[in-house]
Amino acid sequence: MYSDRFFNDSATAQLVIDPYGDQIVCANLEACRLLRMDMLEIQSTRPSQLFSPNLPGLMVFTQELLEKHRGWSDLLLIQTISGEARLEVSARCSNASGTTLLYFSLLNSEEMDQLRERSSAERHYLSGIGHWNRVSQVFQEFERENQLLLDAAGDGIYGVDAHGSTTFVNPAAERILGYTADELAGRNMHSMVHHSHLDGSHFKVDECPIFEAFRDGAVHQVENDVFWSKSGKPIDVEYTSTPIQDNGFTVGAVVIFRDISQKKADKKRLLEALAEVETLKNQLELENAYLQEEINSEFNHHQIIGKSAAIQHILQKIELVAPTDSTVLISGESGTGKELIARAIHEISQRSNRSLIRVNCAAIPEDLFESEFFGHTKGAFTGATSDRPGRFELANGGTLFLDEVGEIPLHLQGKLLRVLQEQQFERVGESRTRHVDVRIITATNRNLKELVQQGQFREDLYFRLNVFPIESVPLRERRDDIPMLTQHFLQKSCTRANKPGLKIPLSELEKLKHYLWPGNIRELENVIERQVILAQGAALKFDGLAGTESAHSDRIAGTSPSDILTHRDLRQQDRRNLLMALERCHGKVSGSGGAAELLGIKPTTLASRIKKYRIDPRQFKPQRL
Ligand SMILES: Nc1ncnc2c1ncn2[C@@H]1O[C@H](COP(=O)(O)OP(=O)(O)OP(=O)(O)O)[C@@H](O)[C@H]1O
Repeated sequence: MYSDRFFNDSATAQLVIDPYGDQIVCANLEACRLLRMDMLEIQSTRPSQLFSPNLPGLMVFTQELLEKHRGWSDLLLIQTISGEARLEVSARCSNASGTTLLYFSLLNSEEMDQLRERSSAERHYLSGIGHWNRVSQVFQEFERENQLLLDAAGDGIYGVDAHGSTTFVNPAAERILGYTADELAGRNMHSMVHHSHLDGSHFKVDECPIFEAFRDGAVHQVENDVFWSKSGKPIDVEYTSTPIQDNGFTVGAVVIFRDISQKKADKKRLLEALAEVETLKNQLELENAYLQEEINSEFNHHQIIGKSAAIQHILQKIELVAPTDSTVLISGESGTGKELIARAIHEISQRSNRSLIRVNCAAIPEDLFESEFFGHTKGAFTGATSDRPGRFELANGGTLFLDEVGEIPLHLQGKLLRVLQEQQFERVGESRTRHVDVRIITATNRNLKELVQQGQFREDLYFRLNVFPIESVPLRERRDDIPMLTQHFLQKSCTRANKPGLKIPLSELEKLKHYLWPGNIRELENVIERQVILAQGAALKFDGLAGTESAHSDRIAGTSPSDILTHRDLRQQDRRNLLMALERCHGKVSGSGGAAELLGIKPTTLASRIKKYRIDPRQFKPQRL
């Protein structure tokens, strides 16, 4: 009885099937509900009919039951009035008293799926309640354990739960935001302090990095954002949002933020200052480039420094004559830059890719002139141990610069004239005529015209050389150039002596401007170089120079630096100066402690001037007793 009731009232649909008779022997009430048939209908339906949508499945399953006595399938389908339904069937096979019966327990798969889903939702719901309890515990513990730390922290700190509701706020956060902890507790922090961007546009919560931490479980750091204070003022902040995990769940986040208004203002000021520095730097660079260009273009033609009218005139002449192949005669006192002019002409001429060969005619012993100019063959004279080309050959295709051309011995001047006219010559000791293509530039500090008159220089050669004359002006006649030249030589000497930053005060520059500079630019260069070497402090002094000037003034009656001197005066002054120098150096002309060094001129130049003024240096040598 009890078992009948149990069968009938069972919560699972039950069918008893005779597989061989293809009959449903009996069914319980739940089976009627499931199959939507009454008992009679069920019993009058054959199993093969009932499970007809998947008859092969029924046959396989039956076979399995007959063999293994137990089985489970979720493949069987039944035909109900509302259509097909899939079943989960667990079944047993019984062979009692020679009768084989199959006991089917049926579950509707669709219903089962729904039940499982509901159960999972309930489980989730239950676990959610447990979870929430744990969340509040975490925050309570956090708050308890870290209360001291939070109170002491200078940075604002607040906690939010997974819904964004504030769980705690430290005093610094209260101070920065202007809200009390009570005003914020339980309120949605985003809508309280993070609702808008700086431009006032709405800050969507799902774009908020603090809430992003809930989604990806990662720490989010934001360096430039705004929170809104209670008074409605935006506060520049940087913050870190750190998710809080509990048993693998993100239960909220802790946000540590800092008011960076001051920092931002400082940064802004710094950037403005940097921008100003950048502007000034660019401006300086431009100015520098401009000045550099100026120096290069206007005052530094081929290293010729100066802006005086005299120099400009010389530069014009250089530009004019350089592209031609004309012979140039540069005249002027020693140290005025004659060689520099010659080099400039060569450099801008079409011959600049070939050499400029310089010959100092004052330095060649008389008997070697011919060989120096034209070369010699081996054995041509004593000491000619090998064939040697002369300067004309070396300069072939380029420029030959004959410095101190007035010193060429008279008997050689004819040979020189021939080369200039015919561009051909013979080496000493050789009859073969050689052809050359040489441009001639000559320089002299002597008055060639006078030499011609005195019969010391061939007139025809003079005319040949003087095709294009350039006068190199003494420094005292272009004092405007002194500051620029001084600056140029100061820089050069400072670099060479490795003494950067030396200066020449204006008062000292005045001394330089008023000195007569008998040694011209070379003397200026030497004087500056000497003072740079001797300098103790940062400022250069030229007291010795002033002494020299007064020494001149004492000896030349009635002159002062601004007075105009005649050529004769100057020659006299130059001669006296030479005498004084030779006296001071006890007649020593060259080398260390010699008069050439003292005067800042080349020993060869001094030698030629001594010759010119007919001075005998030996008279200054100490007398031996
Ligand atoms: N205008 C100038 N700008 C810069 N440096 C110059 C200028 N003129 C001359 N100098 C320098 O002065 C020194 C003497 O110049 P340079 O040798 O050309 O003179 P010079 O007239 O040929 O002398 P010398 O007749 O004694 O041979 C050199 O170091 C040269 O670079």
